[in-house]
Formats: sequence, C-alpha cells, structure tokens
Amino acid sequence: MASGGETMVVGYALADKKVKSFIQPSLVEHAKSKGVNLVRVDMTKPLEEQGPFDAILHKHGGEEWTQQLVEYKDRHPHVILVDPPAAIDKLQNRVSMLEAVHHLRISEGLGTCGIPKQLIVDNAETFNDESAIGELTFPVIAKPMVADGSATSHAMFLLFNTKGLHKLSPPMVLQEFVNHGGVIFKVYVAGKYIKCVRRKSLPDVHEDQVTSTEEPLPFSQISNMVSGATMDENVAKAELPNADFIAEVANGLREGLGLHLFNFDVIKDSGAGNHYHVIDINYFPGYAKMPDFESVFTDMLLDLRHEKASDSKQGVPVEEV
Ligand SMILES: Nc1ncnc2c1ncn2[C@@H]1O[C@H](COP(=O)(O)OP(=O)(O)OP(=O)(O)O)[C@@H](O)[C@H]1O
Ligand SMILES: O=P(O)(O)O[C@H]1[C@H](OP(=O)(O)O)[C@@H](OP(=O)(O)O)[C@@H](O)[C@@H](O)[C@@H]1OP(=O)(O)O
Ligand SMILES: [Mg+2]
Ligand SMILES: [Mg+2]
Repeated sequence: MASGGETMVVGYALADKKVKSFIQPSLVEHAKSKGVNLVRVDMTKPLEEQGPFDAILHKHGGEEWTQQLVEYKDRHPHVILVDPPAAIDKLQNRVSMLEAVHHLRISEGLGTCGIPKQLIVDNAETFNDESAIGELTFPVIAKPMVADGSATSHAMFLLFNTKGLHKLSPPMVLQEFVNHGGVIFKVYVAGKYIKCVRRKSLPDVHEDQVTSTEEPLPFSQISNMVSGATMDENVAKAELPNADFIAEVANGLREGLGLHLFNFDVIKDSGAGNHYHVIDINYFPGYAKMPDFESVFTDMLLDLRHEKASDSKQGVPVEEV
C-alpha cells in the first residue's frame, strides 16, 4: 500500500462519456504532479489482472461488475472504494436517495430543509386510489423510480392536474412541484470540499395553468441545458443560500449517505420564508464544470489516503474506510 510520499495508484472504472468529460489531461497531469497516478480500469477484464490499486473510482458499472469490485475489496481490504457500492445504491432510487435529508440537524436561524411531499407509485392501480392521489397538491412532477443515469431515468413529466396520470408508466414517484423562482442551486461535494452554483430550473407554475393545462409536460435534465455565458439574468442575479446553511446540509448528507462524491439540487420555497427542499442527489456528478476541479479532486484523493493511513495506525478495522 502506498503511504506518505509514495505514488498513489487510483483506478477509474467509468463509462467512455465520463472518461472524456472528467479524466481530462489537466486532471491527469495535476494529479501526477502530486503523486497520484490515475489509471483506467478495463471493465471487460478481471480486476485481479489489473492494478494493484490504492483506490478505485467507479460509477454505475452494472451489477456484475459491482459484484466483482466487492469481491476484490474483500481480497484486498486496504483498497479504498470511492465510494462503497452499498452507499451509492441508495442514490439509485428516488425514495431512498432523499432519506438522509430527514436526519439533517441544521443550526437554528440558518434556514430549514426538507423534501417536497411525494407519493410512491409502484403500479398503475395507485392512480385509481383517490385518497392517495388526493393527498397531493398539484402540480406534481412524475419522476422515474430508478435513478441509474440512463436517459429514461431522467425522463420526467410536469403534471398540472390528475388528467394526465393514466399516460404515465410506473414505478415512479409523484413529487409536489414547489415554486422556487426558476433557479436551482447545485451543491457539489467532493470530500470536505463544497461548492454551490446557480442553474436554470423550471419556471413557477400559476393557478390558471393548474386548471387549464391538460397535457403532462415532458422534460429532461433542464438544469444541464443552460449554463455559463448563456445563463439568463434571472439565474445570474439570484441570491445564493447562506454558506453556513449549505455547509451544514452538505456535511450532514455526506455523513448520512456515507459518500464522498455527490451533488445535490436544492430549491428555495417561494411560499415559505427561509425553507429549502432537496429534490435530487447525484452520485459522481460533472465535477469538471467546477473551477479548480483538478486540485480539488486530487486533494480529496490524498485526504482519503491520509485518513486511511491514520485509521490503520490507530487500529481502526480497514473495512470501515
Ligand atoms: N419538486 C420539485 N419542484 C420544483 N421543481 C422541481 C422539483 N423536482 C424537480 N424539479 C425541476 O426538475 C429538474 C429535474 O429534476 P431532478 O433534478 O429530480 O432530475 P434529474 O434527472 O435527476 O436531474 P440531474 O440531471 O440533476 O440528475 C430539476 O433540476 C428542477 O428544475
Ligand atoms: O457529465 P455531466 O457534467 O453532464 O454530469 C451529469 C452527470 O452525467 P455523467 O455522469 O454522465 O457525466 C449525471 O449523471 P447521471 O445521473 O446521468 O448518471 C448527473 O449526475 C448530473 O447531475 C450531472 O450534471 P451536473 O449535476 O454536474 O450538472
Ligand atoms: Mg437534478
Ligand atoms: Mg439526478
């Protein structure tokens, strides 16, 4: 195992698209200058034939591959999995991904944080359950239950009333739409590093649309559609949430989820003082969009090695890292 000034070998098992967007030459070079060697893992070959690794980065590798990774970790307990597959799994379901929000403890006076009311729809019979549907205040967003990064997992509908329900394909969640001024905040977490940015979101919905619009409105990854120079004025002038509030939410989620690499989407409820809703949490998001992502990511990896080394010295069982 690498320690102190030795090279840290970090394998990355990522889809081609993610390699292209994230493993940029600037990252590889910066990491190398700090003694971190980023090496691509061939996911079609046994892990045992590759490496040895000090750490392995991975995202949505599929069941079989993840099983191989878990077995590899059993045989080589010193390897740091960034992150543990069981913790990542929680983010692949739109109900379990938000459970950690309920356990957040935010200091008084900073703001409050929850999730929008939502109904789990396992099958189409639920649409006939008037008491369950009646609990929801429309508009609602229909989100596929699975959040595994596939195009279908991002395919959503905004429903203004119950009329379009029969067009949906469960399993999914119906989540109340919260007016939030058309701006969403994305908070990137990489270990102890936290960065909050503004993004364009769905515009507010008005009362007359709820009664007059019949068709569900399909949309996908709206916050990825506009960024940087083309970001509209409304987004650019939005006030960022209090930094201490965001830090408490981010640190609480990092601990609650047991993850180092994620971002979460948070919106400010226009109708409820200083109240925020976390609406989405994504594993290993697009860090390359962040300023200085090369040094942030490299430092995060070096921190992990450091923590691991001090835990080993103190006799903490290696499996717990
Ligand atoms: N409850 C809500 N109230 C208001 N707007 C919402 C709500 N849920 C989602 N949205 C809007 O819909 C967009 C997509 O929703 P969500 O973030 O859950 O989807 P996603 O496909 O997982 O997104 P990502 O690309 O971030 O993974 C959000 O960025 C936001 O603009
Ligand atoms: O590549 P991008 O920069 O668009 O990153 C997006 C990332 O795609 P990638 O993992 O294929 O790269 C998405 O992952 P999947 O849910 O689809 O798995 C999701 O995490 C988005 O939230 C990220 O956008 P961001 O939230 O950072 O704006
Ligand atoms: Mg989102
Ligand atoms: Mg998402």
